[in-house]
Amino acid sequence: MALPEFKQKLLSDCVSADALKFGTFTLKSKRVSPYFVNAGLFHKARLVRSISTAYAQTLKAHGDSDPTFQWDVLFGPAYKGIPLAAVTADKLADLDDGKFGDKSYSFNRKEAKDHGEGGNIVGASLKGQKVVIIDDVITAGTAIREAIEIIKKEGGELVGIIVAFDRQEKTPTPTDDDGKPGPSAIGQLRKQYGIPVLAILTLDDVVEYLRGLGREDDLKQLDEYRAKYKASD
Ligand SMILES: O=P(O)(O)OC[C@H]1O[C@H](OP(=O)(O)OP(=O)(O)O)[C@H](O)[C@@H]1O
Ligand SMILES: O=C(O)c1cc(=O)[nH]c(=O)[nH]1
Repeated sequence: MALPEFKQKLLSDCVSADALKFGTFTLKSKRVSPYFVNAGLFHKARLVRSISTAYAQTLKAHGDSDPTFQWDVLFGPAYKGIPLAAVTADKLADLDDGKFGDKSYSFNRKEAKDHGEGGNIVGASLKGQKVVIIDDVITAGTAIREAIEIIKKEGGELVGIIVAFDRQEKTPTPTDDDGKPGPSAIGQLRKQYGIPVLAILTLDDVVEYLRGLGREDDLKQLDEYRAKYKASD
């Protein structure tokens, strides 16, 4: 099935910016991957615009399809979540100021500040607020679970998660290269919290994109990786 044009464009922009790269990469979980999404390279203004538009439209579309999905604050975990939260809030207000103009964003400091205003949260307070986490990628779910703990500690209510990329792979464990599919971190989060976990792009999209370009070598590496670490959900 051909990819929708916006996904094709986003993928080709990410590849041109090296924000989606093929090679050999060690992940935070220590798993070795033949590709890597580096949101730190989403820095060119044009790419920032297309990424923030994609996040904003994905969030808006979910709210349009499920009116019970109500939220107050976009929370971007440090570091890479921070600019994503800010630019997506801006883009949402552009899309529909009436609906999103009073939404807020906030983020955590990785180290607590003990002078001036102090504290760990910058931006909107999370207390009593319905919070959506915005981040780049979930693999093992460690970073997201840390963010969930922060939200709980600050008195917020987690109502959703949005990421740029769903790697569609099983949660890393010490014996995870047995070739048997297992639950993904995203699937486990959906089940545990009963919340939507939205993703703009998935590994399936990347495979489709590479197929369109006839990049057989990269496809072979991705197939081997998937055979080892495929998610069951
Ligand atoms: O699901 P996980 O296995 O936790 O891995 C994915 C997370 O790891 C990376 O961030 P990192 O924690 O390195 O922080 P950074 O944003 O400061 O780069 C990445 O940006 C994801 O947020
Ligand atoms: O699992 C990770 O650490 C990870 C994967 C990925 O594709 N991009 C990233 O920034 N981190």
